[in-house]
Amino acid sequence: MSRPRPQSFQTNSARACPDRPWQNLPGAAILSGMSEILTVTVDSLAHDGRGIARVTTDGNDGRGAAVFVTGALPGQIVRARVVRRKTRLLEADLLDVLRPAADAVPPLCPHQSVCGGCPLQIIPYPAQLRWKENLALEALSRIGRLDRTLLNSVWEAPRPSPDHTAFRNKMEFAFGPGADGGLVLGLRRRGGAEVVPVPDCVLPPAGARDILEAARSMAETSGLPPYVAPASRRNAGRSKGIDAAGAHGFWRFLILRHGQKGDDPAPRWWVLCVTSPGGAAGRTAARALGERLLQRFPDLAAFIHEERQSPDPLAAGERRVLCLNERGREEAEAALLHLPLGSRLFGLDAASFFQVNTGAAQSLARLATEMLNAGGVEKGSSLLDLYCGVGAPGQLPAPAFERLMGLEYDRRAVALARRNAEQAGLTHCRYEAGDAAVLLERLRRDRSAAWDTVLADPPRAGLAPRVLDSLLKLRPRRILYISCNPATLARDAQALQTHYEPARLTGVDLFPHTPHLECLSLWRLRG
Ligand SMILES: C[S@@+](CC[C@H](N)C(=O)[O-])C[C@H]1O[C@@H](n2cnc3c(N)ncnc32)[C@H](O)[C@@H]1O
Repeated sequence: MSRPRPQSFQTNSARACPDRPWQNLPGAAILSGMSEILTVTVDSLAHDGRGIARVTTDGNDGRGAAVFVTGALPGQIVRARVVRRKTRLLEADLLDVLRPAADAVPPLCPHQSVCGGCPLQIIPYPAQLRWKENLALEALSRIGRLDRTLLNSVWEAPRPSPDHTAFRNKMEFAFGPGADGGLVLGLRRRGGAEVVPVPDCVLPPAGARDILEAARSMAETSGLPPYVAPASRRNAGRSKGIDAAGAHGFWRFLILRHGQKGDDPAPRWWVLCVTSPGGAAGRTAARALGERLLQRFPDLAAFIHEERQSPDPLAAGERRVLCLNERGREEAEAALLHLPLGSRLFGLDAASFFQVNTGAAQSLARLATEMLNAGGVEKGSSLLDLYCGVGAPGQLPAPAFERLMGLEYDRRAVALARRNAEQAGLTHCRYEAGDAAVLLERLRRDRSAAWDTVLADPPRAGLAPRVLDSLLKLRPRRILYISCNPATLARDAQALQTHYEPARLTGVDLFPHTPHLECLSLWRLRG
């Protein structure tokens, strides 16, 4: 028989702080209905960065319910409006902070209260890291069903990010409609889809601000509208160029990458502009933007224009239409930048994946190499690098292996992985372009080559079910699974445990001020 749904809730502020004045604020006691205002003490953090508070029911249930409050953080007492009610769970938006957390620190960024980019910024950095560690451990034990004692015996404290500001070599800014009918270029508002300007964002290196402001005002003079996603179109009525039928709009993203041109150590910028397909007028406007930016900023190495038809909010083009070099001439090769990893420089395309935190990526690469090379690699060993990108970090431990095969979807990245291997003299590394599931299944059926070690570094969604299935059939002796999402790592860990046991587990903080933690897990075949 299903339990009766709790009809009303009592906030925990009344229980936790009996001598505090805020317990008497309206909404602090008995609550019901959808537009409730709660006063709650936030006591933990959700994997998506929301604060979690507990409220007790005043009915028979007595076990209480969790309230997920967007914009709130552990240790705060907040007023929040309930926006969604689910079974034993409420979702709420922060209205105001009545009492800050005792250990709160001033934000590094002036946009912290509005921008969705860095929700943890007012938590001291060591405490941020502890929260993230807890979230990863909880996912591995709850979703991954890893025994707590075993988990504690293999878990190592996460490595901190060496830098807390100006650490990102890539920023994805979105265009949106401004209140005055113009263009905004910035990041998404906390808990919403609206784009807010963030000129003093502390994540990119110095110089981003000027490029952003120039790009915004130059794009605005085109008269073309910003792209507005279907769900938020009804809120964009005031923006010029968005017609009643909900035309998609043109300007979508401006992606800044910061790296080196070849081995010249002077840092340069690459601008990748993603728009909707806009016909001849759109292409002319995007080219004009590129030419003007390149004239204005001598440290800009290239401007790339790509078009995206799909309404998915992914900051990536589907079709490249233009690549201008620093002199404003068309040159496809100008999209190539270099970033350091280990003692190497890796070449990548302005649109290719590469770890965004340059300093912390070094810790990640060092750990991955150490885990793969631990105890000496047996002669004749082979390394399968799944989701290999441009060959990083797989090429760093590669010299210890007799063969390496990298599989990657992005054809441009595969061409660059080959080139990176060639430039490092790694003649035993091969790369194939395509879906990892299809290519891995083919490799598994090919009995002429055995693979004893696998490095898997999938996107946030984790290993595709077919990849996991093939891996379990392939049965390599060791699997190093690198993951940017502890929840999907935990899901896959549960399946891996049928044949593997964890040997080492840890994290590297690639994303300070966010709840995300990059995890490394080394698995050994049982028996
Ligand atoms: C987290 S990144 C890791 C890349 C690389 N190992 C690195 O650290 O730079 C995941 C990579 O998987 C690739 N990818 C995504 N889906 C894929 C698929 N179905 N098959 C093969 N590669 C895929 C992406 O293009 C991306 O390069």
